[in-house]
Amino acid sequence: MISTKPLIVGNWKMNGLRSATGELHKLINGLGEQGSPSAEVMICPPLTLVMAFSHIASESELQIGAQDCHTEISGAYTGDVSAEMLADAGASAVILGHSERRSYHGERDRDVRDKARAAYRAGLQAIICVGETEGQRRLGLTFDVLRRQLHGSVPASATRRNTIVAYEPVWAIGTGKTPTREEIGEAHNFIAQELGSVLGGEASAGFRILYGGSVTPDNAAMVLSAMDVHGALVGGASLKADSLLAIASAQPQPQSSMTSAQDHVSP
Ligand SMILES: O=C(CO)COP(=O)(O)O
Repeated sequence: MISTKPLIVGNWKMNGLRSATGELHKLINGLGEQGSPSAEVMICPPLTLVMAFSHIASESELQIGAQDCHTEISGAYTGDVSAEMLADAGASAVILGHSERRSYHGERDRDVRDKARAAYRAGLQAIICVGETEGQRRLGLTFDVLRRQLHGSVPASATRRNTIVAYEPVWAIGTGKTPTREEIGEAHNFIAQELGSVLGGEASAGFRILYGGSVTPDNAAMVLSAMDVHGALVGGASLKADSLLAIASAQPQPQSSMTSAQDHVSP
């Protein structure tokens, strides 16, 4: 199915006990009340909630994803979870290469790429995160970093059906700081072009590129109206149904320099 709607993904990170199920019901009801919601919505809860949330969301439009996976199908990897297990638990996508995984778990670009291949093998969409640190931006290295991460992390077999790219400047995550609309647009346009060089022009057309980093109901319309932005990856503001619903119903502000909406493929 082809969709031109933005995709709003809530990354709950390491937050949420079973008692958070109430927020999930609120979210599903809120989306239902919107009739035809203006965005697609996905929640990526901690692993302990993936199966329960998938079950609850199964009759709704809400999609459920996970936050990481191992590269192997099964084996002696204590504490790890395979992409097949996530799919078995009802997930349809998995976030990979988040900056918190890259910095706290030492994940390298090639690890992210191998995990993305594992996600494809299990039939999951990979949401591959890239983004520069504050220091790298200050040194003018943003595009170099994005180029290196895209070439290293995105498998050659990536397609617009199995992969979503998320631009998350590390300095904007959880800080309340966001780039300007122009800076977001520049980075997204660069990513769109660079995917052409990673995958070839034809294969890279129509890729969804999400923006992440301090997205709130107050700035969502600005973020969603930046060039080549096809949705948002939301951390803190996704934990409350009301604020995620407000982000999902934000109307992009019109601007003359906006690119026309491309066709995007739903999972
Ligand atoms: O890391 C993020 C989403 O993956 C962004 O987190 P915040 O929205 O809390 O800044």
